[in-house]
Amino acid sequence: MNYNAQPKASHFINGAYIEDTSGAPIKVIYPASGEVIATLHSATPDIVDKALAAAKSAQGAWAALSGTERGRVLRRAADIIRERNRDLSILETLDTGKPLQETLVADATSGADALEYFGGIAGSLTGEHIPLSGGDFVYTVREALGLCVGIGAWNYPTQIACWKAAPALACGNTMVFKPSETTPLSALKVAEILIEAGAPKGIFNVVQGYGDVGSSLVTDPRVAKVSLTGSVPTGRKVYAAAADGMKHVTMELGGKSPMIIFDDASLENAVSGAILGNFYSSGQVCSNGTRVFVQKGIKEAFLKRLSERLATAVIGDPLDEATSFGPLVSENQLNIVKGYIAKGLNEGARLVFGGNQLNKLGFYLEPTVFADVTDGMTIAREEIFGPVMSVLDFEDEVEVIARANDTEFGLSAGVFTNDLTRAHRVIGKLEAGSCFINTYNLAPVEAPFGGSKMSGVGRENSKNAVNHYSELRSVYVSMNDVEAPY
Ligand SMILES: NC(=O)c1ccc[n+]([C@@H]2O[C@H](COP(=O)([O-])OP(=O)(O)OC[C@H]3O[C@@H](n4cnc5c(N)ncnc54)[C@H](O)[C@@H]3O)[C@@H](O)[C@H]2O)c1
Ligand SMILES: C[N+](C)(C)CCCC=O
Repeated sequence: MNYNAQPKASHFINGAYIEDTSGAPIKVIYPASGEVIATLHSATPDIVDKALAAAKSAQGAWAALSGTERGRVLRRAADIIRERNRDLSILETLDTGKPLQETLVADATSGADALEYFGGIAGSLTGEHIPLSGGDFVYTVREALGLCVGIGAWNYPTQIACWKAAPALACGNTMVFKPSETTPLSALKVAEILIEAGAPKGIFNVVQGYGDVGSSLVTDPRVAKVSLTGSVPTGRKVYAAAADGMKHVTMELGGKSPMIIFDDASLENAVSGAILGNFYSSGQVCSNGTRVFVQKGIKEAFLKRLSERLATAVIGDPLDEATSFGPLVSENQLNIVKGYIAKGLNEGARLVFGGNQLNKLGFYLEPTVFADVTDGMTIAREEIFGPVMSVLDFEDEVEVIARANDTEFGLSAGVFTNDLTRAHRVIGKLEAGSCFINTYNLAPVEAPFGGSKMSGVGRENSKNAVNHYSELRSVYVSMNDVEAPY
């Protein structure tokens, strides 16, 4: 097939596409075939400056609108995204390789949810009145931070752009967004749609580029806040650079999350949760529960049923809606994941399912399950970011909580049990920001999403995100004479 996903130009600044072919080329490769479907260019310093200048100059007027007026633009953009969901989903599939079956329900629609939610609350983002003795009072004003930078990973390009843009814009900020160089296409569509929805020019700008472009955005003195979705090593660098300029940050980073399945759990639900938490998006999900602790009593039944269900996965053309499991995003990611599978075998884990690259064009790898994994094995300690599940045995609750927490990461955690008091007791002791009981990986916009420990700082989505894109000014008002000591 010859797919052409070439956008009008690489960047979107001040309400229009703009190109500068002197920037390094960025080739967009369709993961299901390996063919180049578009060529873009990394932003030059001049392009970066244009984007930052546009966002800086648009911010005052955008913040001066009422929240209701800003919210109206976001909600219109959400409506347009929903109307064009199929086209946007096809583009997301071409960019990422994720099956259309998934992108139709989890990408543009999730972006629309964020724009609708934050558009809906924009008019109610207010301060408060704090009465004091003698009639004095303090009032607080919720104010935008200013110019925000968003930097994205490649697994959820549309969702990440919208999860950052929606709260930022609702609070009166403007944004320069840099997508991942691996998946640069769909953020441009979000920028286009915002303009169509009536957004003033310059409030949401997209520049393409590699890490050096991200770094130049983070260190620019005009920038007040940086929100990164990416790996822990990148997060460390970006957080440190932002700290130098005392900038606000949100860090949505990696994970190695535990999923604990007690032997009284519904086997079918636990298997479904393990599938959702390991193989959706071919395992390229930050919050995946890749350390699956299964209580010894149900271990073999769990592995048997899991293998039966995995055998029914439809692996193939991601644009065919019957396909439920697509390729990995890139050859590089395929090789990284194959390297981890080799390590699992070398370190003595038992391969229960999959493990092989498919003998076809594209970056396809079978869903892979290792059993008898022990805590010290590399596949149990490092984020793989691919379709590799590690099943670990456990005997009792105290033991499994300690082992689940024995990681530098703290993004997510899940518990499957029919004992509700145990479910709440255990989940309360797991060191993670986004937790699940008897399900896994659901992330509605109404709920905060984000990690603890090395998995990040701050939360996306929910009312809480407003705190990360605004700050409070407090004004003390005296109703009395001023007393001074001399
Ligand atoms: N917690 C979450 O919400 C979440 C969601 C998706 C992905 N992730 C994580 O992202 C990782 C996979 O994505 P990835 O491979 O694109 O991550 P990555 O860290 O390699 O890159 C993320 C982004 O940072 C940019 N970047 C790289 N170096 C930079 C620098 N020095 N300064 C500024 N920007 C820089 C990249 O160009 C890219 O846009 C995984 O670890 C995954 O867990 C986390
Ligand atoms: C919505 N999910 C599936 C939990 C993905 C969140 C972003 C992490 O990769």
